Amino acid sequence: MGNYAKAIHNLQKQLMELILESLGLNPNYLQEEVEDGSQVLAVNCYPACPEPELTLGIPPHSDYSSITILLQSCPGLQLMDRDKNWLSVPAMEGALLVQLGDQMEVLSNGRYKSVIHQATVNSEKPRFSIASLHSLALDKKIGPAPELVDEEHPLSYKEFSFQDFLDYVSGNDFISRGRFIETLKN
Ligand SMILES: O=C(O)CCC(=O)C(=O)O
Ligand SMILES: [Fe+2]
Repeated sequence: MGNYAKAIHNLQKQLMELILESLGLNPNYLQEEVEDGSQVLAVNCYPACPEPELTLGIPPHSDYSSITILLQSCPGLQLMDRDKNWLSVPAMEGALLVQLGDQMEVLSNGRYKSVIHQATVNSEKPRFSIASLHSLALDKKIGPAPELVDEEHPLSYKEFSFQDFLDYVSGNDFISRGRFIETLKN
């Protein structure tokens, strides 16, 4: 698992450079913060369920991360499209899925959206997934890149840190309060 975490960390550095470049930013934007940022590896196990249509493995959410790199053992991950339909992501052996999270939506001033996703369960076999969530350091605040704010694209989000997100979800009623990113919109 240690080698996997390291390899994925290197991959996320390269992906972040490409994503930043695609936004017209310097690929080295926030380089140190990306290199020394936080990596949370979530290993999810969803037991087989006799009545899978009655439940979900993980309810709909978006990740707080900049990017999440995910490996799934069998189908189950679903993404919400613009029309709010759920799309199932096929499982391909060894394939890594890259999802953008809340930090990227904020950094890009809304050019890129944090993907809403959920995990279903099935009646045949347990499902495993490994989600590697990459974000800046715990206390590092991130706001829209100044280069991406202009008259046509006004500042659309308040800055936040990973710690701010943790404070938000530590309340018991956070599910009823909705997605954290909604609280950041101007
Ligand atoms: O199991 C999955 O496919 C999704 C896991 C997930 O969304 C998460 O750990 O944040
Ligand atoms: Fe997730």
